[in-house]
Amino acid sequence: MSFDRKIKIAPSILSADFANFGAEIRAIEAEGADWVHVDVMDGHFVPNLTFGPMAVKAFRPHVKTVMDVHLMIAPVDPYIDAYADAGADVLTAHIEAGPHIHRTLQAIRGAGMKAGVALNPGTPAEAVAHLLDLTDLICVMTVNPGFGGQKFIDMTAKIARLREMIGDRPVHIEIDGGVDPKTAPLVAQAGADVLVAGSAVFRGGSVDNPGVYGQNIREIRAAAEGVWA
Ligand SMILES: O=C(CO)[C@@H](O)[C@H](O)COP(=O)(O)O
Repeated sequence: MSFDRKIKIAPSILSADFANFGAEIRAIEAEGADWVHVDVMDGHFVPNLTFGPMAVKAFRPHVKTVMDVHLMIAPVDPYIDAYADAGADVLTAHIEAGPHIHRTLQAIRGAGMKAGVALNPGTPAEAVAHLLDLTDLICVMTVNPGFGGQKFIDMTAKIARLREMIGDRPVHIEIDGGVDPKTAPLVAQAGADVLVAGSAVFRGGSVDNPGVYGQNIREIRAAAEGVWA
């Protein structure tokens, strides 16, 4: 997985057909997804439950791009090896999941994955000041985590501050929650390069009508890239 700061669209399969993950993943990749975003929720750290490492391992053969696994679970450390074994390329833990995020990020890298740290809307950019050399990705939540389809919360000042703090380090800024063609330019302008989008990608399409996914992905990408035009 090489590093670049081009805009990457990462559809969240939380908005896919849960009876048809393999076909959904193949469809979004064929339609232009750069990464595949997998939301793991435990019904404890967040008030919703999705899938665990066995399901993520079953997704792996279908993902030809980058499998970006976002853990909304606490604790994280007992499960790091299971997600490495499941084939995650990027594994992101929440700073709020505690208790020792520094150790968690070291363990994720130690298990051979890229390490991500996620920040809830209420957590300031400065919380990652001492983690910048241990992380490959900072995920800025623009909704309170747990559900797809929520309204975007403006975190552009936090994104800009993080971009400044990151400097020349090869660290992605990922945005998660309420990303669509209207909000994508705001976060791209502020310095984000990975845009997670669930409802805005899957809305209106299906594996039988995947062209809609392609159209939705192209609209988000064009809106984000438009800020540099
Ligand atoms: O992690 C989460 C929610 O907790 C996200 O990945 C959402 O799944 C994004 O969904 P949309 O806001 O794009 O519908």
